[in-house]
Amino acid sequence: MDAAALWQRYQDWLYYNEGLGLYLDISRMGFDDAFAAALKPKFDKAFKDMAALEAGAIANPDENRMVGHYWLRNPDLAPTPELKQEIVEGLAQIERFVKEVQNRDIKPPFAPQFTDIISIGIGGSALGPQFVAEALSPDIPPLAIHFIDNTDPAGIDRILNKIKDKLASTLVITISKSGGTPEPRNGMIEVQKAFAAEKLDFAKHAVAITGTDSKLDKLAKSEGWIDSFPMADWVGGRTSELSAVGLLPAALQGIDIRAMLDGAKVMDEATRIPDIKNNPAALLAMSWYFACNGRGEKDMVVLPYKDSLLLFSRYLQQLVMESIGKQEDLDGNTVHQGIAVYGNKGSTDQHAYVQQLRDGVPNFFLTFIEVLEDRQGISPEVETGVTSGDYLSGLLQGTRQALYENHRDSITVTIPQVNPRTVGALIALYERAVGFYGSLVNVNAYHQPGVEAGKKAAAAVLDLQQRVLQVLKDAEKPLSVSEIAKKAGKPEQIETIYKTLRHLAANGRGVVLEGTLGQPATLTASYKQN
Ligand SMILES: O=P(O)(O)OC[C@H]1O[C@H](O)[C@H](O)[C@@H](O)[C@@H]1O
Repeated sequence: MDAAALWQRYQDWLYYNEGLGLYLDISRMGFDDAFAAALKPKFDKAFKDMAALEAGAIANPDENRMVGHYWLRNPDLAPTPELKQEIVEGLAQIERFVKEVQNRDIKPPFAPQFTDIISIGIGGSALGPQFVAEALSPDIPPLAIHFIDNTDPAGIDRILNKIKDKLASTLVITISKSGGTPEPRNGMIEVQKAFAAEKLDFAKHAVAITGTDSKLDKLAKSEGWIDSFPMADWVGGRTSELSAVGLLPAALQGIDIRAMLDGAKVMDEATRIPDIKNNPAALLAMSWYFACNGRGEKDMVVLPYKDSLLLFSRYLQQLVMESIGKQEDLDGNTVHQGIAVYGNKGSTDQHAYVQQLRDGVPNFFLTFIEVLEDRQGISPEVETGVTSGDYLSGLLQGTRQALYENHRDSITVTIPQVNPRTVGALIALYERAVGFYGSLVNVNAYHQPGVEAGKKAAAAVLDLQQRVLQVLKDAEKPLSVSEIAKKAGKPEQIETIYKTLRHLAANGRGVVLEGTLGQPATLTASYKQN
């Protein structure tokens, strides 16, 4: 396409949202008008599905649940007065709590005020808060946040060592929608023990964000934690950033949560318009459908050219992949859908893997996130007439062009500034695009049945570990791995048993291995009480 035609195409497809100052450019995706026209019937259905979802339909049929994250930013949309009340009261509870922490009406027993937060949660109960903290937390926040988002003992130590001297002024927020996920439970127990070791009353430092009457909610209430913030059944983990999950930690860091909600609301309004060309989420979903051939054939690389948006791709990874990555469609056909998402930031990644994107296997499409404002205030020049920000902008444009010349498609989302409104809007934009895309490819975008398989298998491994330890404790002499497997009644699990023994031996858990480590068949194991 010559320069004039390309410029025309750019203008023809450019979307601009006046209220947000947000642009979306899909001109460098290789679809044509016929493609867009052919998708119209699918989009008509997607718009209808979305309207029904917003009106309170059971949009997550497998779990028999409504999907209500859009109501969070406009409670008037909630399908019943009770639900509206729940949302309004939820926000009021958050704001009340934050005010009381700021006023020191809520304060720790042995310090004048809270200075730090440990946020414990995983998946949807971590990724949004992490993304928003990185994007929006002030350089010197009123409360500094630290995340425990795994059951890695060394990772937990790292956080605890970092704030060892500040435990007395640390607020612990444990976030788990189900209230039963093992990783945050383990993190919470370890943090609780760290408080006990310092003779601090954990309950006076702890709040929960969880489903009403979940295990965690019951624990928080029975132990007298400071507060428990309810998480609605109709908000999925990966779309919970604008519920208490994201709003409470954000507000405690001094982030304007009303502005985040407002940005999302404006975007929700824009993405409610049932016309592809005037709906940025539909334009995104259409572009994904084109790139992926409706079958996940290409990966989505997300490159924000702004350090503070570093975690956006990680956040989107869950939002997109857990929503779209499905074995079956809504009619029960095996489809193995999905779109892989990765990325960090530009221009940093240009000095890493962008080489492959330009020249290597063309199995991706790129999304540039551009921020117009370089920094607050005037930039110094690094060369005559040129600032660091000019470089960043030039590198983005140059990469977009170099990729296009080599037939690599890209989308560009441009925001005026990274602020609570635009971050709220970006979250809402992608939530809606994922919902539309789910409809286009006919999958339930709101459940995650595949995650359960790994969880069940992990529980079985821990069960087996108990049996193995019992076998060793009962044994009178060292046993080979196959003898242990037999005695545990699980000969078919010999490899898992071997790996469990190796792990226990490496961690001072009483298991002693003898033999040649690289040759499992030569090994014997015994148990020695520590
Ligand atoms: O918030 P929780 O119930 O602890 O769940 C945390 C995460 O774990 C699960 O495995 C799901 O796959 C995620 O969608 C969820 O966000």
